[in-house]
Amino acid sequence: MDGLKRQAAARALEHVQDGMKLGLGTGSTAKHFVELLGERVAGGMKVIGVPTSEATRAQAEACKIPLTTLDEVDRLDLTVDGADELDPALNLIKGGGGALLREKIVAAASDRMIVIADDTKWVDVLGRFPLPVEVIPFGLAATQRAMAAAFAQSGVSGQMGLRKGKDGHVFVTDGGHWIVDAHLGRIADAPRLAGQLSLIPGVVEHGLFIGLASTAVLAGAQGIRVVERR
Ligand SMILES: O=C(CO)[C@H](O)[C@H](O)COP(=O)(O)O
Repeated sequence: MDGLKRQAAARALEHVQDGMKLGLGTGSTAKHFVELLGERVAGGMKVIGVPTSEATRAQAEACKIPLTTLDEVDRLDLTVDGADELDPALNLIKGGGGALLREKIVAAASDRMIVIADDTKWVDVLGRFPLPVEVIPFGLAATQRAMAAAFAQSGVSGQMGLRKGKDGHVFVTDGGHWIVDAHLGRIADAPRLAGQLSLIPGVVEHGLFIGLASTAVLAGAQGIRVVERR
């Protein structure tokens, strides 16, 4: 599986040109991309990156990729990031690695987003992967009740769980927030649910990326498949 992730990352690298401003994704697939990009930079390619997490920042710095922020640059040319699930409309579930807030800010500030993944992430309908929802710790129960109402209005239901880290403590995002993972099974109308969740005051951001990805690079046993958003 790691080999497939690397193949997808390598294919996405072909879209990177000298002088580009890049969003750098988070997760095990994006990690391959950052590593391969670092090799190009060492070879003389000039790019500048905005990392989507502290983990990616540390990796990019170690690879000597010049970094900037969205305060210093206006738009990015391209973001390359992984995903937990993607559907034929190239809507995504992201946030399995907990970086969904910065990932969405960076993707929204980019002219293009290429999603890189092994082909097990491709689904007909989103929702098998638990939907990460980043929340403010204050008023958690009220926020979860509002989320349950949003689920009902969007025709979905399921268990919610507060994400814990490997140490058993509540997982805290780079932004100091918590994550509720919602096990919904099948999200028939992801754009509708995305809109409903965005209305909840205690929800900082959710892991549904609607209309943000322009291209998917999927690596599988049969080779690489590139899907463009229609
Ligand atoms: O959204 C993400 C992190 O917040 C990741 O892109 C997503 O979890 C996929 O990770 P991986 O490439 O390790 O499977």
